Amino acid sequence: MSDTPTAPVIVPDEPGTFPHGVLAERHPAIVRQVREAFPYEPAQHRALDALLADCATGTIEPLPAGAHDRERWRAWGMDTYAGRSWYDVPWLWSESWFYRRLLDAVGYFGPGPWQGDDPFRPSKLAELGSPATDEELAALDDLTGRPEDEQAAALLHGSLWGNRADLGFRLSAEGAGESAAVPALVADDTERLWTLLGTPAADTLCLVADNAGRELVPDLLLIAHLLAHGRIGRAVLHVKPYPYYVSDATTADVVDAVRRLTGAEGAAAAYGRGLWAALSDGRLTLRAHPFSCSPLPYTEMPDDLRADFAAAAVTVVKGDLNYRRLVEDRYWPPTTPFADVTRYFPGPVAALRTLKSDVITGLTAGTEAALTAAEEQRWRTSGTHALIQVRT
Ligand SMILES: O=P(O)(O)OC[C@@]1(O)O[C@H](CO)[C@@H](O)[C@@H]1O
Repeated sequence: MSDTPTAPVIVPDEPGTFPHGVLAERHPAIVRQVREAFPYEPAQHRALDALLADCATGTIEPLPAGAHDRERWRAWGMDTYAGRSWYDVPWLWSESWFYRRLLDAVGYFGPGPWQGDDPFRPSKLAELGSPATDEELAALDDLTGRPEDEQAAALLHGSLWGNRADLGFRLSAEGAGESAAVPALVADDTERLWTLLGTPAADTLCLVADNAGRELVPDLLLIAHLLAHGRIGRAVLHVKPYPYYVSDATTADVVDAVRRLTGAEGAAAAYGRGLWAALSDGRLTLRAHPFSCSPLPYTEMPDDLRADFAAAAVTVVKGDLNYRRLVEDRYWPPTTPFADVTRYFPGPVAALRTLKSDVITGLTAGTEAALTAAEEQRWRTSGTHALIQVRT
């Protein structure tokens, strides 16, 4: 990665830690939520029961010989971790494994009548149809009269704070409050990002999406704005090839979000039409690379994905999970330079993320001290702080 000394990989083995809680509490809650959202059949309930048992005490059992993605998972470390407890392998690996297993349990990978049926779709659609989304879209009417740079700044912040809208996080973060003692933004390289997205057109923006619904909508609005105002020539939106981390955006979610915009009133509909046109004429393209659901950090990305990112003026990486994958999921000292841990990345890269897990880099010593004095270590996971970090 660089000359930066490395740090321990996060493993969910210690009760009382955030990663352990995700496996022991959040995953069973997700299974319950999915079960309640669908009239699943007996075989699916049995498979979900088996998954719940695995969540508690299970070991990693290799995918069966016929599994469509068995070779892929072998390349991603399945043989290395087979026979080990879910709690004794890298947290990132264990979580991705959980979502792979959950989709299997509900028949997502088929063959059969439930093939391709997203178990998280009801909650994603509820969010897209919520009054909160209506309000956010109505606010666009006031924005359109403002100077372009103000619009761009507002849409960037909409995209950043949209990352709080993570449905898995909401299952376990009730009651997280704002803290006035330290700034909401713990690192802010906004100006450097605008330099990369400036005029004349910066050609290609890659945006690695995170959540659907109330995060994806502002991501799309930002893309629409940058295209419409010539700040970029084209955009490549990376989504997940299958449902993942509860609310992560897939192609179907992009379509739902664009339809939501075109079906809205006022300025929102104009953004929607702009996106529809950009998809139709190739200025906005979608990518659903298998690696986007892999249990590995971006340091291990395959060559074709590397080439995509290398061709972009900047790659904007959204959200907490993508941040973990970008800087590797390690207990870095918080003042470890962001530029050092992302040096391997094949082009300029920006992270837009609200803080929802322990991993953090690029803080000043003063910011870290202020955060810890005000909140002990809660600032790492509460979702009340955010960052914009750029490596050019
Ligand atoms: O990537 P996102 O949506 O911002 O956050 C995903 C998340 O909720 O899931 C992980 C725990 O499962 C954490 O990294 C993070 O809190």
